[in-house]
Amino acid sequence: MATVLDRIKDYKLEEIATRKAERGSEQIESAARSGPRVRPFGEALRKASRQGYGLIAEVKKASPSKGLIREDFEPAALAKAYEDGGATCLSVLTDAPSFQGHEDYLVAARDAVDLPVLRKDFLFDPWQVAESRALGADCILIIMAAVDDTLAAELEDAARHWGMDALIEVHNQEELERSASLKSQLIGINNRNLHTFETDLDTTRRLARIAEPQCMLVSESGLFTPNDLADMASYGTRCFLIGESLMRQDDVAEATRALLANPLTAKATSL
Ligand SMILES: O=C(O)c1ccccc1NCC(=O)[C@H](O)[C@H](O)COP(=O)(O)O
Repeated sequence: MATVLDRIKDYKLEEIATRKAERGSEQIESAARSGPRVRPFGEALRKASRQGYGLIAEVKKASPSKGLIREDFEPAALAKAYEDGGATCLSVLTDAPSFQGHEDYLVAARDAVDLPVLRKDFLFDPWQVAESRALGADCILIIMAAVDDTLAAELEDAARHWGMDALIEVHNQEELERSASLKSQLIGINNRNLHTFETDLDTTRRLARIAEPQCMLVSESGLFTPNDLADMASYGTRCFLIGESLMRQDDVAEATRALLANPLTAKATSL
């Protein structure tokens, strides 16, 4: 059965072809070389999760599952609110057709803060990795459900070439096992089912048990309360990628602070 990723891949391949025709490899690589200095993404999460929780706070206007999430959408102000609230890193959606994102949002959000930034988009070509670096991204996302092993390795190599980190996203055991062939130990366990869009925290509970102990795990999607975070932390997952629940708050800084209060520190991941 086709998933939302199949539909996204179709339009992304067209988008990539158009962009590459406008800016060839030489041009995009020259822009990447002139990008701002890389901020250490994985290292920031590692440090934060030693002392409490590592939070990747997502600047997310809309989504395929929820439609419009936040009307009053100012990426720079939201980034600042996340930083003030104690977020470790930012994730900024740049995909327009499904998430109403934009590359300018990443640039504006990153310029407003000192936090490392993940470009949250659907990558199918190393050209997009150079494009991400040119925008200022410090980390890219590799979605194992969307790419084969060869492409995953190419995207990761490109990220390493540009000095960036790669967050490897998995939804099930098969994808987690495939991720072991990559070098990155930053593994995002996405709780969202790509067929139904439902989120189930059991996904993190199941996969955290069988992940390689050296991996740093990030539980993604469907996290709303301090209890959710404590629950995930009790399975050794002390980093989180959170969008919707924070984006729906009037006071984003205060909501971020409240979510991160009283971290469960008893069962640390091996880092
Ligand atoms: O958010 C969606 O509806 C979605 C649908 C299909 C593919 C990906 C999708 N989201 C990307 C994400 O991974 C989330 O934005 C991220 O994990 C934060 O999730 P949440 O806290 O539930 O907004």
